[in-house]
Amino acid sequence: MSTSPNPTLDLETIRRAPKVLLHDHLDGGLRPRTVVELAEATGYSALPTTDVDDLGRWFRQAADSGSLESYLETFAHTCGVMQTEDALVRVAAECAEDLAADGVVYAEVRYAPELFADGGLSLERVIEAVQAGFAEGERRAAAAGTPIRVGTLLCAMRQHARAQEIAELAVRYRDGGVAGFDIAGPEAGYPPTRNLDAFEYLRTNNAHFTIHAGEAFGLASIWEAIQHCGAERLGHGVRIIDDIKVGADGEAQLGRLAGYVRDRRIPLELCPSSNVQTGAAPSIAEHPIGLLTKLRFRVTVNTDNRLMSGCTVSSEFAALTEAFGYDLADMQWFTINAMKSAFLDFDRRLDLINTVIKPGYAKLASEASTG
Ligand SMILES: O=c1[nH]cnc2c1ncn2[C@@H]1O[C@H](CO)[C@@H](O)[C@H]1O
Ligand SMILES: [Zn+2]
Repeated sequence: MSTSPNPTLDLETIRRAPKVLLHDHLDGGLRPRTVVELAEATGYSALPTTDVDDLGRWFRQAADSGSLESYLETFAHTCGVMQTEDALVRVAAECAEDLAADGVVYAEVRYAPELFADGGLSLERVIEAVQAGFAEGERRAAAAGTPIRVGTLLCAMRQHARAQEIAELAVRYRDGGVAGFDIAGPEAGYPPTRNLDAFEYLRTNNAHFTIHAGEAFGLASIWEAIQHCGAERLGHGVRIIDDIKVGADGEAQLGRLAGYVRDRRIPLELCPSSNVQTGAAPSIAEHPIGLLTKLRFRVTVNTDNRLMSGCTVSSEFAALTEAFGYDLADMQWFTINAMKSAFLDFDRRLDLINTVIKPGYAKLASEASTG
């Protein structure tokens, strides 16, 4: 890590820098205005308010709950307005547009198809509507001069028992834009090993998957996700910090699990603001990302839920820059970490690193040095 302060790393520079996003929930990233308009169009009457600004504030405050379970309650309203194909197309298209406008060049956006089937849509129609929306959003972003590529991850909800079915859909649609699989939802009481069959099915089919683990629950869930289930990446994984001891001399000692995660370069999909809201970290400045980055874990920076946290990828980087003094070189490191960890063909990952990410950072660095 470079230690020199970099006064040029303001929000605008961060926004222009190419970024890669691996952990972002489709139903956690709607524009507040879209929630209001879709509620009206679809007859959803349970919103806490229909004033756009108040609603944005409501989501952020309600998610500021200190517990994952209460944080997750806010999704009833976003899922409530996402029960028609038109709504899904619109939300996905706007998601791609918003990420592209924020400087994201590659994203994997996740959602649980089963949560959008309450209005009678089949899971297949849900998936096809979301893919159509992303294709439309990619077209609009390219036309606006901010090209982005978006893959999707299908989540199964831990508290439901549909993981096998969702895993089969992830494999079936893998040539149709679905990049992988995940399990989400409440962590305590729902260990990832409840879904061993689904993970075995995915591995047998050479399919990619990540698992939300080590967010609300500790090391045991990380260990199960990696060693029993075979997760390639960890959704959050922030509690790996519990297996690292820092001595009085400042020297860090890694336990066996932390050592394994670092040695095997298992990507951590860290989401700082979300962790502060659910109580998994006390503040951004005290977030384990500082130490994990110093120790060279495969750290990536993510939003989790842009609506509930009122954040963007750029604002997350700005907060980290302020807390830890990161500069452009550090941002490029996080971005290449994420690109290397994407569920995308190797040649495409390499191409984005060499033709988009590195030249993008080189341009910003040369602008900074020539003033
Ligand atoms: O940080 C998180 N941890 C666990 N589950 C989450 C998190 N954020 C969102 N979801 C859950 O994932 C579902 C599919 O997108 C969301 O509906 C929400 O219930
Ligand atoms: Zn998440």
